[in-house]
Amino acid sequence: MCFRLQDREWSVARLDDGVVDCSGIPTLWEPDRNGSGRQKGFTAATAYHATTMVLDDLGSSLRGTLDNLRGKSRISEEDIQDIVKEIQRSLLQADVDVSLVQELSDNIKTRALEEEPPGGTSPRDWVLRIVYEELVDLVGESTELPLEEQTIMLAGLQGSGKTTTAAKMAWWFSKKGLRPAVIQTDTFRPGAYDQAKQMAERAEVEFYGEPDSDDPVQIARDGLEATADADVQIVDTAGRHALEDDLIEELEQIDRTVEPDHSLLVLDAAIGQGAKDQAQKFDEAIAEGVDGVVITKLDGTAKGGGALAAVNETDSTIAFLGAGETVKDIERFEPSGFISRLLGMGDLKQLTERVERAMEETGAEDEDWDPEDMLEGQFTLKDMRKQMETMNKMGPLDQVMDMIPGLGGGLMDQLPDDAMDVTQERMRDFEVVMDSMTEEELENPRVVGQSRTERIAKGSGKPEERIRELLQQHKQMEQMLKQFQGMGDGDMERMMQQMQGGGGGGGGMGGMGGGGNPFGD
Ligand SMILES: Nc1nc2c(ncn2[C@@H]2O[C@H](COP(=O)(O)OP(=O)(O)OP(=O)(O)O)[C@@H](O)[C@H]2O)c(=O)[nH]1
Repeated sequence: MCFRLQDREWSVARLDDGVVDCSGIPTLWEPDRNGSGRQKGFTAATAYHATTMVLDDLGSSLRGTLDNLRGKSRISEEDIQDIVKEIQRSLLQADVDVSLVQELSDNIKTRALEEEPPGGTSPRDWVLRIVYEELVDLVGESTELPLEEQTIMLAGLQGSGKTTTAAKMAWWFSKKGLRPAVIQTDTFRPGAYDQAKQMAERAEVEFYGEPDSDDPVQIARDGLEATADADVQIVDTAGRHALEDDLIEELEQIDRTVEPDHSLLVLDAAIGQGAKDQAQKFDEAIAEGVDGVVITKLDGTAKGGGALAAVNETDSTIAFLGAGETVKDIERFEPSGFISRLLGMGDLKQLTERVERAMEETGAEDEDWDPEDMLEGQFTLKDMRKQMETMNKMGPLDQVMDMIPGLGGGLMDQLPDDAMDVTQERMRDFEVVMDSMTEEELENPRVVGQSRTERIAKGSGKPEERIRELLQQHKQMEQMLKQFQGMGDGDMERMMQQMQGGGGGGGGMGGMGGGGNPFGD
């Protein structure tokens, strides 16, 4: 695939060995390691620019509408209407119940128009904050599950993932240092016993079941006794439809026998409008009511928005998310990540916080250093160092790239395994080299000739080769910034779209982008 930018053609292709060949794209930290004249690997500079672009916006669907707020001193009803419409579209696509979407929209509108932004906050930032807060309110906080002795009962429709979740949760608790046990009471589905036993073995946790019994209430009673030493007793029940009265009655009996501290409703992420009614029936059958929801199969295409109706109906919260068939494919619910998933974006909150923190720590918010200046004025080694420090503080590059919507997963798979290590090692070397340079050299690296190179090499304890690499990288970076100068957001967006869209010769980079692409749509 090729793309053209300011009279210069760059190409990106996937090589036979699975590595991305970014021929001609100036790389910031990684010079050609093969001596083949090709630059390998995606560039840190590109990640940096993608980061700032993402931070600058919430996602492609909201981009245009939010841009309308730039420079405005007041927000009009029309502005809010446009933003709300975009959010509605994403949430409805993610199966969120219409009435919940409506309620969220009303809240955003009312707050954005009636509440006064705190002094110094731009209308655009204020609206973003309201949108985020209301989304957090919609999905709720995570169900409280203190790490202490407790009994948990799982209920839900057939095939929703209860047995799998029981083993996953047991694994999760065991990793937190507790001793869990799984009690299988499903006498309804042939094979449920074997499946539960196998999964418990995989999770390396205690298991109780009675393969020949047809009395789930008795199994529950026996199981609680047999696993009394366990800290967390997880009782799996048979799947049932809310309209099957006899099965609902059976659940009531198990519930009265177990008297669980927590009853969790397990829901398939693909559940749609039926979630509300089902949740209501389960809530009624359980004495203390449903107090948490587990959403499973989030590794599929469904985003799990339908489950929010169940959460709302039972006045509960989300406890866990399941995203895969193995016992380790479980995570505690966390609002910001789930919101990003619903809206089809990367984890923007985490990314935003990381970048803000990094900026603060490196003084990037100081008046005398603004990353934007790099795009306009002269680019010195000091600028390069600031950028390196910022990137370092954001955490490992691969994690940062994973958080950037559209740049995660697929891209990382295509990089050589050690690409990021090499990059970070080199960044550390560069920092040491820069410590041995004078102010004059940092401000104007062109003055560094052979004799200065020898001096810096001695002072830093690094080979002369490393100093030349640093100067070379600086030069390439400077050239690239010149390319970016005068380039509007639209050009940048088009470039990213092309890179993510794949196609064209050489196999493209089809693994990138996907659902989380904020530049496409
Ligand atoms: N991809 C994926 N599959 C899952 C997940 N959770 C469960 N499954 C699969 O979904 C199917 C049903 O899961 P079970 O755990 O047997 O569901 P259940 O609710 O216990 O089923 P019943 O006992 O019949 O009610 C199995 O094939 C699981 O492997 C998940 O998070 N992701």
